[in-house]
Amino acid sequence: MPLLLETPASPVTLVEGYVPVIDLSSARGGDALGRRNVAEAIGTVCETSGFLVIVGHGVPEAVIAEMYRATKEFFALPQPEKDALLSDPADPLMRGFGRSGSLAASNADAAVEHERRRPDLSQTFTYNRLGDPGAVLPPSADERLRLPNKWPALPGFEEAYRGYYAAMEELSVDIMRLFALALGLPEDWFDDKVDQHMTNLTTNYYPAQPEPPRPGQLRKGLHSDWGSLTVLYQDDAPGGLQVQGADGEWLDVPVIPGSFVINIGDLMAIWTNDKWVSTVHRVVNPPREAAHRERYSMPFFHQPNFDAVIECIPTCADPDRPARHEPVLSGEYITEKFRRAYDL
Ligand SMILES: O=C(O)CCC(=O)C(=O)O
Ligand SMILES: [Fe+2]
Repeated sequence: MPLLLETPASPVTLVEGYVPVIDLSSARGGDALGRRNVAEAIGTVCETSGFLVIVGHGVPEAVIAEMYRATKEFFALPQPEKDALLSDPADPLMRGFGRSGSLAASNADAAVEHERRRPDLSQTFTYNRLGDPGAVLPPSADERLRLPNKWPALPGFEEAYRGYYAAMEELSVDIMRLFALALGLPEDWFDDKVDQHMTNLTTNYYPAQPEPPRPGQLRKGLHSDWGSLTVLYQDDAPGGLQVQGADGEWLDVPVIPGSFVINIGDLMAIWTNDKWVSTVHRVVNPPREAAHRERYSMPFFHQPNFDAVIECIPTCADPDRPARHEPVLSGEYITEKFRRAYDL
């Protein structure tokens, strides 16, 4: 665990590093100078690792604790009860109890069949607001995006997920506003591109590993995330999240009580013309002496509106750095990634 700096370089950066710890409280308070300072610190990180840990985020501890409790209770159900909520194979967003798959198969350069033969050693549960009545989608969108969510009959479960989702929505919109400031854009630049967002809240359960995994098989294989940003709550069990460093080495992402890990996804890299990086990460297996330990994590995969056109932001191109990517539609990008990862 890195030491807190006595004289931090920036008052908002509490711990320096490839994955620094940044205090959002001065930005969440709304003061313009505070917001600029935090935005600047975040912008610098997004140019190097694209991964940071945030504290002072304002999400009540009780909301997180209740979500974590509900998640543990769900994954502890007997397998047939989880299987009864198995995601519809026609669901492009895999709501409910997830199908087995491989995040590594989603990478652009993946050997897809090879990766699928060594699926991730994890179970998932997913909720997406598009399954709720009244969600707005353009007429061109696949109707199956509206498939209803599946809920276990556990007291408080749906309420916990909805409460946590609402808190994550609010936090993500604010982080997108800080991103806009960091990119020299009007603060509300992203607002109308995420106001009908199609975010998956997916909880990950990593079971104990009584038998050693097969060679090359991980809790989650190496991958980048797909959307605009990920807000992740992780517990401190061994066999955790690692991010790839600038020289290809693997670095543990620090676990700090009450914090969230933020990382940007592929769409933000496309938006910023690769000025910001969607860094590869993975979840490793626990060492054999800790193989009995389970782990849980709760990522909120913030994903812009289905019809948001993701193309180079004007402030991110100049004659020496013309646009590097073809424009993509947010909704098409994520459904293609799901198809690859989960063979949907
Ligand atoms: O479990 C974690 O810490 C991260 C999981 C992850 O990277 C993902 O689900 O995309
Ligand atoms: Fe990820």
